[in-house]
Amino acid sequence: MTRLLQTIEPILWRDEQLHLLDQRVLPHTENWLAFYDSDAVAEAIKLMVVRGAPAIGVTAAYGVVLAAREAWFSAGENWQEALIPALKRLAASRPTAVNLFWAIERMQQTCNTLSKYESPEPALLEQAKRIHQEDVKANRTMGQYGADLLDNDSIVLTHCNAGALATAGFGTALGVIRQGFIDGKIEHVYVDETRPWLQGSRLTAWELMQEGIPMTLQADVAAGALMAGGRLDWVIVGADRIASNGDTANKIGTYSLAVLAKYHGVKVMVVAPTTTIDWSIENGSQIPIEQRAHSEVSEIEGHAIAPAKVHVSNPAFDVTPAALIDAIVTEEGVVSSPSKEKMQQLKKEEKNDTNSISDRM
Ligand SMILES: CSC[C@H]1O[C@H](OP(=O)(O)O)[C@H](O)[C@@H]1O
Repeated sequence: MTRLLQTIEPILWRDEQLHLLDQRVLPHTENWLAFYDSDAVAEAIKLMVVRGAPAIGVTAAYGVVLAAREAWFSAGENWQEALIPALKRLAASRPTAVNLFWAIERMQQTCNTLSKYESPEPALLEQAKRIHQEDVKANRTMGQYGADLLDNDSIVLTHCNAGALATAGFGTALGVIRQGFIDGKIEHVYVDETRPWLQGSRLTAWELMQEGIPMTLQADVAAGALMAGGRLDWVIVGADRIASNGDTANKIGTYSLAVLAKYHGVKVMVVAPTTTIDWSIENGSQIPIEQRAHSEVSEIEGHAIAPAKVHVSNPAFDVTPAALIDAIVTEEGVVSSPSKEKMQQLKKEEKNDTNSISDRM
């Protein structure tokens, strides 16, 4: 049973470099890539070498460490000004996961406390490692909070990958499923393949099978029939950005699942650290939705499956209204039937800037 507590960690800082497990080639190849250049880290986030809102935030924090090293070597006491362009390039890597912007802003706040006459790297590395450790701690806390909501013999469905691979370890939605399994509450997990990037079939299936958690992989379009024909207790998913009223952006297809769940009396649980909440936006309509490459839909592993020059739409996320969510689980506690008023219980401190955090980058 201890195996379940030693989960995958896709992000490592070692030998003064950032090491990322390349999630583009999982599950058949486990390949680690080393990064000592912040622009290469920004590209790795954009290309989804690393993905998942919390993992993107932790990775960006280490990207700031590398950018500060570069700025100190190139500009000396002017490192803080020299750092800004690299921070903007990190912030431009992907638009939806607010953890990216939260992490960069927190690292910037650390920069503001540092002397211009000394290398910023040691202090910034300490802050990045703190962000890294805080994420794993939060995931284990949320895992227990979410597992406590499950009845015995629960049958659950998850979409995309909100596992150890989407975080610094243990996972958010999969953290609840892991802890639920440890607590003997999980009878079975259905895993959506999650087209077009296939995070479910390639990443979530890999994580759950490694730990012997009983699961079945299915096509995304099978979810409705599953709910209609069998017993399903919970849809459990992660999040990329949660508005202050509880509206939640998550992988495309989550909204469809929530509508089906409401129709079939299945409960919906969103699991995300409070760093995923964007207090600067009122509702989900203000969340920027990433549009990704058309080839992700029209090709599979580089092989065209659609006619040449076909017109494609490829939004990477959709927004689930708070009214369709039964519980938002965070490390600060659980909000049942979320609303603007109920979400306030999670607010740690007043946010000074009224502009959306991602607009400030
Ligand atoms: C724990 S957050 C995981 C979240 O991120 C995924 O998106 P992507 O794989 O494109 O980064 C998906 O929305 C997951 O729910």
